[in-house]
Amino acid sequence: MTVRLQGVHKGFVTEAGRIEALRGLDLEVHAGEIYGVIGVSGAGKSTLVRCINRLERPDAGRIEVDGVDLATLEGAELRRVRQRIGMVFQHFNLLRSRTVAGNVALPLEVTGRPRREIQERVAELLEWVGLAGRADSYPSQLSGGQKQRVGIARALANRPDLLLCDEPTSALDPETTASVLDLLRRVRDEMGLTILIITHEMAVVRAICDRVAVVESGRVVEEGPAARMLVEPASAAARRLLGFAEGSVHLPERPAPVPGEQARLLELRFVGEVARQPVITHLVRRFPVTANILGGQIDRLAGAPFGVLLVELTGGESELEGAIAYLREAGVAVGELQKEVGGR
Ligand SMILES: Nc1ncnc2c1ncn2[C@@H]1O[C@H](COP(=O)(O)OP(=O)(O)OP(=O)(O)O)[C@@H](O)[C@H]1O
Repeated sequence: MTVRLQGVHKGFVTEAGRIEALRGLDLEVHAGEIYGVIGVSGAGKSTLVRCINRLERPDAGRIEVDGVDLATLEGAELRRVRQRIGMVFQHFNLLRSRTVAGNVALPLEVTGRPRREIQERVAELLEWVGLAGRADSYPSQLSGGQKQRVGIARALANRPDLLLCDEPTSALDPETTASVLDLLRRVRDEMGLTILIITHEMAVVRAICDRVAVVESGRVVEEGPAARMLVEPASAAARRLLGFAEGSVHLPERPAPVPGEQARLLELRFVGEVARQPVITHLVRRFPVTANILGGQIDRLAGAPFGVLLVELTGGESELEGAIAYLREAGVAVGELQKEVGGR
């Protein structure tokens, strides 16, 4: 299912006055894609999701799913489209009085499926999310990760084409997050759903998103492939959200460079093949500079290695320029940071 938002506006009237939650938001999600929407609290992410499933009606703009403008639909037509959209919530939203099976059955009961069919579908879904043995448990007897698996099974019950996930792993620990993200990836790979996922976690973007939009004050301020965004975000909002060092970093006091030399503090980001290569080793062999690695991590991004290194390069000015140009040519994104020496 494709989703396309054009010029969407949504405001709310509050005691303190009118709040414009969405101010001309544009977005395009392709079929079969896992699309991340990131933004700080209050940016308008939840309102965006609520407009896509028409829990809210936008004040202006178009919201097209598979080319049909949702804003114009009413009654049975709107219900039909909404059935093709599943929702996964941060706090799972399970009914405490119902068993696991009862929770997954709920949307099937609402759409009036026959009892036999409901039983079969629920069993199939619980098997699929790895909870076949827990059908008769109650939500209070499950871990957070298990509750979210029930939430995902429930969202899939009516065989939707689109899954909207609002901070699906924010209430989970890192290990459980990874397994829930694996499950969402399987939902896309094996069932072919399109997934729109709201998150403020870089781990989510890194693990499963194909493309990402950064939302700020009700608008998309940057959009593009997750791999590019994680290496070279263009906007200040994306840099903040994706955990880039802010302008300057505190470092312990160290000897000053010798006269004629300078020290430059660099943040290096690399994705794919270049992350496997000993770029820094090559650099110090080729250029008369020293490299002091101050921190970093090598991770994986959608299966490819992804690294961030904080490095101090010391040497003569032109040698440093040459070394930085060499890094850029090798496919490394180079950001320069200011040093604040001494204690905080
Ligand atoms: N029903 C409502 N009534 C009044 N104001 C609202 C309503 N829903 C959202 N808002 C306001 O709209 C703005 C955007 O809210 P929204 O919940 O969409 O942001 P968000 O990015 O999802 O933030 P969070 O991550 O905190 O949920 C906020 O200023 C919020 O207070």
